[in-house]
Amino acid sequence: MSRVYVFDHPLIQHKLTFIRDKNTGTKEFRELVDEVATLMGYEITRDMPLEETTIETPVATCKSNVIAGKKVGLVPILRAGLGMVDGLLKLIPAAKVGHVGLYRDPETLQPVEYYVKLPSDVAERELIVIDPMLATGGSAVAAIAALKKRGARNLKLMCLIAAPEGIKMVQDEHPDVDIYVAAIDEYLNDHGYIVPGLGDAGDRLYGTK
Ligand SMILES: O=P(O)(O)OC[C@H]1O[C@H](OP(=O)(O)OP(=O)(O)O)[C@H](O)[C@@H]1O
Ligand SMILES: O=c1cc[nH]c(=O)[nH]1
Ligand SMILES: [Mg+2]
Repeated sequence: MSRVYVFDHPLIQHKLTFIRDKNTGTKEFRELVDEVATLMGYEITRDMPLEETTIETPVATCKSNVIAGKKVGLVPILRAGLGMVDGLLKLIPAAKVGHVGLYRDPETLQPVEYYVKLPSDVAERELIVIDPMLATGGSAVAAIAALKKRGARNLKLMCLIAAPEGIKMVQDEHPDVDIYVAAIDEYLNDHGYIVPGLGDAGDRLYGTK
């Protein structure tokens, strides 16, 4: 069974409140999602291994730590996942970025895949799959399956808001993938929207409603 981590840092929770607020406009929404992605990136990289190197300071020679050359890949689920990419790249600028294009059919709530483009060395990378919303879980499960089909073995899932239903589906289908979120909300409504949630993440990011 995979683990679920809720990032309860006060700055993340504060910004999430304004992301949820229906009176927050597109520009501010996009900026806040970007900022929260950076803050979540700080937390999700906590287990990155370090290795010792030797440097010269202006005063003396010393041993000091650097990130041990672990390769990271970011994989946003299009479209809404794109809103969290730059925030993570600020912390992990060398990460390669793959893309999985999926939309959720509004009638059936089933994910429809329309695009996959990944770094060629996907099997050697630790991949962070990114999507603001984990609702039924169908999109995340399909995206992770698409990555595993292409050789990915080491995956994490990072979302802003998850519904209990989505967490359960990911844990059932991909028990090897830990889940990192800023909040776990109450339930899904009849249209598959997270309650209270934030509405449609893609539409709020890109002003398409
Ligand atoms: O867990 P699920 O029930 O699958 O729902 C979550 C998915 O729905 C949203 O994408 P959407 O289909 O609206 O596409 P978009 O990002 O292009 O707006 C969201 O960004 C997730 O990808
Ligand atoms: O609440 C939800 C559910 C799916 N997709 C969204 O953007 N929001
Ligand atoms: Mg959408």
